[in-house]
Amino acid sequence: MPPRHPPPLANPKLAAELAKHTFDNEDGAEYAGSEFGGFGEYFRNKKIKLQNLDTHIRESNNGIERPPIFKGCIVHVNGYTKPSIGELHKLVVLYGGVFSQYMDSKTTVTHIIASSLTPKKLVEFARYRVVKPEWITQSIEAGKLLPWHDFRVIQPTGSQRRLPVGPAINEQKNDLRQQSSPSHSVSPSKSARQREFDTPSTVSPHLTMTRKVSEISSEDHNSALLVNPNTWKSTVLNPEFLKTYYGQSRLHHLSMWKANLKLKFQNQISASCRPPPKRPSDSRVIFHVDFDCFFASIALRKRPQYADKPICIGHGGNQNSEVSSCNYIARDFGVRNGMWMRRAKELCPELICLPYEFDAYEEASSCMYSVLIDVGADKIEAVSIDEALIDVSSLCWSPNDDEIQMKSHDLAKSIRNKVFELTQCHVSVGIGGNILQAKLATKWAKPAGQHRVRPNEIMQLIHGLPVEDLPGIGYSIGAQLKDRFDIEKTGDILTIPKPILQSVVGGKNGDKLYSYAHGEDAREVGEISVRKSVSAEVNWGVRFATKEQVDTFLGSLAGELSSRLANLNMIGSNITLKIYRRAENAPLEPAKYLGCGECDAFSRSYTGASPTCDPSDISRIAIWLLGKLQIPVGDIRGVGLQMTKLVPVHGEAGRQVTLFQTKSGSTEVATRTLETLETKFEEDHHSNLDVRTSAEPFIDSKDASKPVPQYFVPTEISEDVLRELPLSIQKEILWSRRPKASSDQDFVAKLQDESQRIQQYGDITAPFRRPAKRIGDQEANRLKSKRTKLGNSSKNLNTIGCYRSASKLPNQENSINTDNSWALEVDEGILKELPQDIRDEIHEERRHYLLNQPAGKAGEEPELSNAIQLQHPILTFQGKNQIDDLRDLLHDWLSASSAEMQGPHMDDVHLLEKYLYRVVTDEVNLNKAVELVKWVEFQVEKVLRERNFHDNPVMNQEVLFEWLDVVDILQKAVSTAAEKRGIYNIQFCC
Ligand SMILES: Nc1ccn([C@H]2C[C@H](O)[C@@H](COP(=O)(O)OP(=O)(O)OP(=O)(O)O)O2)c(=O)n1
Ligand SMILES: [Mg+2]
Ligand SMILES: [Mg+2]
Repeated sequence: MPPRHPPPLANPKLAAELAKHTFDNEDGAEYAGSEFGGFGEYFRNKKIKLQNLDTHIRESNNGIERPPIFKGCIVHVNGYTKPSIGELHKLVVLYGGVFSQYMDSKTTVTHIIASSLTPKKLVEFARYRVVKPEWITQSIEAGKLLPWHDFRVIQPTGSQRRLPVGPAINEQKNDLRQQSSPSHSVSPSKSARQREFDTPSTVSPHLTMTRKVSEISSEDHNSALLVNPNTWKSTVLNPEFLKTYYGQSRLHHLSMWKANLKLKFQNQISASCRPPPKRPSDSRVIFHVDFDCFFASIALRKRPQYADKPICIGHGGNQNSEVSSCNYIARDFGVRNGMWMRRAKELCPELICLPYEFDAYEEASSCMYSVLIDVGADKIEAVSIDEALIDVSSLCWSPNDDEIQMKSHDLAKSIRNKVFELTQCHVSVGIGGNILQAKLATKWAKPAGQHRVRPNEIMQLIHGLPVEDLPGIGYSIGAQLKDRFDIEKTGDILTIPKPILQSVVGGKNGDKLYSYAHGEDAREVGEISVRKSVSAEVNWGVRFATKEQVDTFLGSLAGELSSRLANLNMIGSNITLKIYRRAENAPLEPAKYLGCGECDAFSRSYTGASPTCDPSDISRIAIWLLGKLQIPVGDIRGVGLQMTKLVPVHGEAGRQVTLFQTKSGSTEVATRTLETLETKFEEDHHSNLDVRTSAEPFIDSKDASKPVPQYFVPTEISEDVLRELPLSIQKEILWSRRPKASSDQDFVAKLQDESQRIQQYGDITAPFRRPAKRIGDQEANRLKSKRTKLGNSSKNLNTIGCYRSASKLPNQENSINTDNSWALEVDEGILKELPQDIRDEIHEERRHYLLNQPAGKAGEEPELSNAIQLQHPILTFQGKNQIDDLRDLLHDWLSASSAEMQGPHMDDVHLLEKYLYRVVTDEVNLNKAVELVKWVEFQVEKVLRERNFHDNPVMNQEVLFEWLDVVDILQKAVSTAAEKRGIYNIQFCC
C-alpha cells in the first residue's frame, strides 16, 4: 500500500482569520517565536510568513489600482496549469486575494485551481471548490468575481449533495453522519438503502470521475494535461513511448513470441518432406517438454546468490501487479504464477521480486526448440514460449512396453541435458501414450525430472486426480461439477451419464471429460497455423492536442508494425487503421490514469496493389485513412494498425501448416488456402479481425442489410479449416449450415419435432434438470419470429459476443430494450436441442438483455433468475445468492471491518473476488457481478468517508484508500471474467 496522506481539512476558524488578515505588516502572531520543539507551529508560521511575501508583489504594482476581485479568497494551485502557477499567484495577489503555497490540515484554502485532477485527487478534493484557471483570468476580464460553480473541475451529478468548504462544513457533515452512523440509525432497511443506492443523488465523488467533466474541448483538455512534463513523458508523444510500452508488457512478449516461433519453424521445414505414416492411436509416444519456473530460472542465472531464496518475477513495486513466474522455493509458501503480488507478499513476506528479461526468454526458448527439432520427432507442436509437444512414436514405440520405457527414458534424458547445456535452465519431460497422459506426467516430472505414465498406471492415476488438474479443464468446470454433482475427482465423472454431464458442461467439454476420465485423448500433435495478420496497437497513454501529433505517432506506429513484419519476414497489402474514440458521454479523463476509458471503435481499411512493409508507405496510408474517419484528435484514445493479406518475402503464406518430421528428420508441409476466404470477408464487412465493440460505426446500414455473399459461406469447408477461422467467420459459416426450414411452418414443425425428442430425453435427465416445458404452437411461433429477425440481420450475427456492456450505441438500443427479452422465454429443453449456433445466439441475446437491465433487476425478477438458473448454476456466497441479500452481506462486512478503523482482510477480498469471477463465468450473470461491485464502491464512499472523519482523519483516509484498492481488485476480477466470455470494456459507473 503506497503511503497515505490525510486529506487537507478546512479549518474554518483559521480561514476566517486569514480572510481578515491584511498582510501589510509583520505584527501578526505568525511572527512570534516558536517554542522549542514546536515543529507544527514552526511550519505554520513559516507558511504564513511566505504568504506575507505577497506584499512584495503588491508593492511592485507600480501604484496601479486594481479591483480587489479575489478579496476573501485563499487560492491554492494544484498541478500544472495554464497560465502557470507563478502567473496565477501574481494575479490572485494583485487582485486582492491570498495565495496559499501549501495544502495541509493546518492551513485552509477557499479555492483550488487545477486544470485536471488525478483519480486520487478527485477523491481527496471532493469537498473543495476546485476550479479551472479560467476562473481567475475570466474574473479579471469581467472585473468581478465570477461564480466558481461555472468553472468546476469536479462536476456534481444531478442533485448530488456537495459539501461546501468553510464554516458550513461541520453542519453538513453532521447531517451526513446522522444518516449513516450506526449510533443514529442502527440498520437502515434494505429498501431504503436500495433506494439510496439507486438514486443518483448520492453518487460518490469517486464515481463523478466517470461523468462528463467539463465543456472544454478535448484538445484543450489534452493541451492542459500535456503541459505537465511527467504526463507528457508517459504519453505517445514521447518518442521513446513505444519502446517502453512494448518493452514492459509480458503479454505482448508472450504473444509476439509465439508468432515468431511458428515462423522460425516454418522456415526450418523443407517443402520436399513426406509426412510420417499414420499410426493407430494406441501406438504413440508423446513427450511434453516444459521449462521449470521459466522466467524465474532465467533470472536466477545471473543471480546465483538468490538460488536458495524464494523469488518471483513481476513489476515488484506494484502490489496490484501479477506474479509472472516464481521458483519452487516460493511455491512452498503457496505463491503461484498469476497471483496478485500483494497476496504473494502476504504468503511469503521475504519474497524477492526480480525483473523481466524478455530477450533472454526468447533466446532460451529458441535453444529448446532447436534441440527438439534435432531430435527428429514425427511432429512438433509449439504450445507456448516454454513448452512443446513432440510425437516421437517412430523413435520410441515398440510392442514391448519395457522397450518403450527404456528408449523414451534415454531420449528424454538427452533432451534435458542438451537444453540445460545450452540454457543453464532445466526442462522437465512428461511422457505418455497421448497428449493428456504426457501433460499429466509432466506434473510428476517437475522440477528437473522426467516421468512416463505407463499404460497400466494411467487409470489409477486418473482416478484420484482432481478434475481441475486435467489440462484445459480448469476452475470453472471443476466448480460446476462440484456444484451440480458433488464430484471432485476425475474418476467420479464416469458415474454421471454422458448426456447429463453434457447438459451441464456443454457438449464438447462433456466429450472431453469423458475421454479424459478414460485416460484417452484423441488430439494429434502438430497442426499449428501461421499468422494471417500482424498488428500493433496502443490504447494507453494516447492523448493528442493537434493533428500533427497524431500524424507523428502514426509514423512511429507504422515503424513498429513494419519492424514486426520484417521480424516475421512478411509483407502485406491490406492495411487497417483502428481508432478508439472517447465515447460520447465519457469523461475527458477516465478513472485509469491515461487509460482509454469508455470508447467506440472505428476502423478503415485499404488494399494496395502490391504488398509492402515500408514504414513510410504504411504511415502515409494510415494518415490518409485517419482523414477518412474524421475523428476529433482530442478524442482519440487508442490507435491500432493491422496488416493482412500477408505474403512472406520469400515463399508463400496464407496457408495452414502442419509441422511434422519423418524418421530421417525430413519434413512436409500440408497446405490449405484460407487467405481468399478470410480477406474476402474483411472486404465485404469492412471489418478487421479482433474488433471488440459491437457496433462498428463504419458498417453503415446498407452494409448491414447486404446478404452475405455466397462464396463466403462455403458449406463444404472442412471442420479443421473452420476451426482456424476467426470466430465471427465460423459463426457465419455455421449459420449458413443451420438446418434450413423451407417455410415458417417447416420451422415450427421442426421445433415441435425437437420438442418431442426432448421429452424423451427429459425422462433420462429428470433427476438432474428441471422438467422441459412442452412447447406449444404459440411458443414456437414466438421463437420462430425472433429467429427470423435474427436471420435477416447479418449485422446482428457479426456482432455477437463482442460488445461494450454499458455502451449506448443506437443500433443496440433497440435490440436490447425491446427485442431480446424473448430469449429468456425459450425453454431450456428446446434450447439444448437446437443447433449450437442458434443456441449461442440465444445465450447472447439473454446476455444483452441481462446486461442492460436496471440495477437490481436480476435479483428482483423471479422469471429472470429462473431463466438463468435453468441453464447456469446459481452460486452462493456465505449462503446468499440473491442480490439484495448479498448487498446486505457486503454492507455488514464493510461496516464491521471499518468500525475499528481497520481495512478489509485480504482473505475476504480474495474470496469475494473469486465469487464475482464465477458469477460472471459460471452463473453467467455479469449484471449481478457489476451491480455488486458498484454497491461495494458506493458503500466504501458512504460508510468510510462520512463516518468518524473528524475523529481520525489519517486513519480514515488510509482505510478509504484500502477500500478503493479493493474496488479496483473487484472491478478487475469482473472485467477479467467478462473478457473470458468475450465481453470487453465493462463500465462500473452508476
Ligand atoms: N500467469 C502466468 C503464467 C505464466 N507466465 C509466463 C511466466 C512463466 O515462467 C512462463 C511459462 O509458464 P508456465 O506455466 O510453464 O510456468 P513456469 O515455467 O513458470 O513454471 P512450471 O515449472 O510450473 O512450468 O509463462 C506468465 O507470465 N503469467
Ligand atoms: Mg514452465
Ligand atoms: Mg509452460
